[in-house]
Amino acid sequence: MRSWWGKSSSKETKKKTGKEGFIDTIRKFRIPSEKKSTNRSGGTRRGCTDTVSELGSLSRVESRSVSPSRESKLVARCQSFQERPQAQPLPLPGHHPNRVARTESGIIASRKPRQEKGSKPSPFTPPPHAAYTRARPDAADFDGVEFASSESCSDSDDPPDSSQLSPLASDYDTISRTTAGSPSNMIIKDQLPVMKIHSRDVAKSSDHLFNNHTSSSPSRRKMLSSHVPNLAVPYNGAVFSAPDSSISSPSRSPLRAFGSEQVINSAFFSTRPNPDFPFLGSGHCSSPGSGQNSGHNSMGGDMAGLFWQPSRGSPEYSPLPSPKMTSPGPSSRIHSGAVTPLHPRAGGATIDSQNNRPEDVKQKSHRLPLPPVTISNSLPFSQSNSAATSPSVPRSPGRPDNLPSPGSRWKKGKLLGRGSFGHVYVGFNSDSGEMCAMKEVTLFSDDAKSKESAKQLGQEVSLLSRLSHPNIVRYYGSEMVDDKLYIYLEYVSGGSIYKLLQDYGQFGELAIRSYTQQILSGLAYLHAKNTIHRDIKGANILVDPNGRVKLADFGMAKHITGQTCPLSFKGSPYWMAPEIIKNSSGSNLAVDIWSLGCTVLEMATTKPPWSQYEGVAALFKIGNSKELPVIPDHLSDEGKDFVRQCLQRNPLHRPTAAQLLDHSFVKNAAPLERPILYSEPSDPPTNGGIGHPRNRQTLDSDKLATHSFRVHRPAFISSDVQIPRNISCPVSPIGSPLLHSRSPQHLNGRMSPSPICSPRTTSGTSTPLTNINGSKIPYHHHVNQSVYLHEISKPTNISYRDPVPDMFRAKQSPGRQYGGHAVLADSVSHLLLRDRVNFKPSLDLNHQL
Ligand SMILES: Nc1ncnc2c1ncn2[C@@H]1O[C@H](COP(=O)(O)OP(=O)(O)OP(=O)(O)O)[C@@H](O)[C@H]1O
Repeated sequence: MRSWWGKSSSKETKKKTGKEGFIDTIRKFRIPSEKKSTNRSGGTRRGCTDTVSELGSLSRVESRSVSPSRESKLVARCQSFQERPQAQPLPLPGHHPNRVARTESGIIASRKPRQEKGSKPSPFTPPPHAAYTRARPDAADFDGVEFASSESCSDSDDPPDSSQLSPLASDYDTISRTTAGSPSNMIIKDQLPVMKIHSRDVAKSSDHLFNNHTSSSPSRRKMLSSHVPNLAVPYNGAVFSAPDSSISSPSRSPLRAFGSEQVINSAFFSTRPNPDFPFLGSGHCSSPGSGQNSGHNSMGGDMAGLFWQPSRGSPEYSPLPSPKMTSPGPSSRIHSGAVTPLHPRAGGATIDSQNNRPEDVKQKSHRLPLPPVTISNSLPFSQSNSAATSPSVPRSPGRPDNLPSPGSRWKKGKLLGRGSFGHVYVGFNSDSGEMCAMKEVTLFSDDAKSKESAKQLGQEVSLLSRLSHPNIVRYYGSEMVDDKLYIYLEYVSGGSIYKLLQDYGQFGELAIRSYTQQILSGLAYLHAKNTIHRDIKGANILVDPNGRVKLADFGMAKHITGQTCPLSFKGSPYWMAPEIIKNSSGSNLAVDIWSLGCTVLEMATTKPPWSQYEGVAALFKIGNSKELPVIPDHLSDEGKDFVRQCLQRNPLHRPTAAQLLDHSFVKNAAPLERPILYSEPSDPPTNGGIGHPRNRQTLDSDKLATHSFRVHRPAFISSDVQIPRNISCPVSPIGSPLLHSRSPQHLNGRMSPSPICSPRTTSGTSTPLTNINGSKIPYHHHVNQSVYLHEISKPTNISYRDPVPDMFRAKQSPGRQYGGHAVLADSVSHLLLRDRVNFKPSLDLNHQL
């Protein structure tokens, strides 16, 4: 490891620039004059009672100083977890791996390679190799690959297509700059990986991230700057981290180390690398991704994520450490910015360090664009501010003492998950009673990964702060406290789609339709802003208890100014578009559409396509073969067609997100939200329930979000039902008691008690929708409100406003937004009247049937 690690010396100039840049960044942090708490020094670790921490620590400890042979053993051991029954705490019902969609078009042929029209036959055939047949692939393990090639579309010579550009593009100039030249950009071409490091961009990004910092403590600055960043410059496609270095990330799991050397050398490059298959470097996954509820398939190994883990139980449900948790999680998105929350100096004491923080340590908030929260800059950290003293903050047995986000009113609650960058906790404000999700990232000046993470987080924050859409997780604000960055996000309590799939199995088609429609809405909005998400997959899509879907994890997102610039090798392999793997240019936005198609299959089967292959083999399949993945039979024809549309190998043939919103698969999607307004079925609210306190509360909480949910609701096929939008129901894809009680069809006895069951569900537990005569209601007979839906699904024409916690809102624009029930009622009335008008024609379904 020293070989590539030491090569950084040849890039002294850049390194220096990077160091200075990063130090500049750190200078902008508000840094206490006191020395850092000593308990952040190496060796300190969380208590072993913290299940998640312990699990993470196990992984980290093992990964810290492993020799290549050791790595191999560790890898093998980790892989074996997949085969251990206890590693799969939850069943995965209804998977049909062998089901093949056989359609008239013949587009999908089970396991039968199909050559795409006009495409050249692939010269590459994945060679037989032990790596291909050894273990079951875990998609997540190589999820999140970021094998960056030439990065910035902004720098592309390709002239931007003005027709595709958003007028908002200028808003993203900064973002473009910050994303230009990832420090971890690595290119492995022609078997000779080359890594490009643009250290200045780290500083630039960091500066951008914290460009509003006002002061810093000289003493702290000195302390931080005294640690010269030892810029790691992997040369041979090695993991962009220092496995054996003292500054290597302790959070790296064995598979991280396994990443480039084991996979690239033995599994990939030991075979004949196809020149047409420019396997671009190894990103690095820093996160073991084994965090609880990460469910995000993030794992920590560079190329470690080469194995699809069919079921990684949520640790939330398992207080006992699972052996699997010591292995890289399914998300090892190999990206450039993995940061470890557990620096060697921290020794995993990211929380401990806060315990002994001097009370007079001041925190500094770092105002970022559009932070809806004003974080106190003067509040010293004190025990009184600690969540440990607050009974309102839930404690979990496996969690160390609740600790607040110092300096803010948010108190750190339970661990939600762990990603590449750090940990995500529930944040609770005991004053307002509101919650958020706190992403806690530890940054160290002497850690190359910290620089990278600063860049990526800056990118994520920059992007998120400019986005406002009901299907995109909202950004509230951020602050830097000592070496910890806290990013406050909308709390989406339902977890990710990945987690739901792991916990409950495949979704019914109605849920898939609704989720897909919402994902598309978010994507259409994003793409209208010339922003690519680049990591669309179940693990990065959160679901709230009302069934509302939120795109999350914008660490890979990128604003582009051109349409056909070179594509970075970023993403999660199983969801990765072929043009990325083949390093061909294409319509950048179309990569998200491909990933969406994969996500639809993931929702339908619990696994992404090609998960039957090991990671590298899957990459070959995706990149070089002409095969399309198997589409399960139980998906409707509309669903199959939708997937085929998304998975067209030629990106130019893929419809845009906006176009796909008109696809019948989602156009008639049933919203999962259900009314909670009905107390009596015979007494439908004539005014949309405005006067009902509960209505007001519900609608207020939704902020009348002009969300893009399709209003088509097959469960509401009744002419006497007036149903406002934005009503909640449980997220369960299969009917729940709440749904039953809220379903007007159930109440009036006309419909199935399970309004969101899928007629095509394979579980056999759902009841097809029926009309009053008991006949099944076909999809195309469901309420069609396309006119209205068109109107509300145009993301660019709508000023989206998702709920923002009141405290944020009050700080942001007192008395303006959402002010007063009168305004609220007016808005609601308007919306509901409009709804009713638009509902009217389609509510006559009884006449149609
Ligand atoms: N806003 C949120 N609300 C609820 N849970 C969240 C939220 N954001 C993240 N989480 C949880 O935390 C986990 C890790 O978050 P996230 O994936 O954003 O971190 P990350 O460091 O960006 O990870 P990676 O980049 O490796 O995917 C998620 O899998 C999810 O379970």
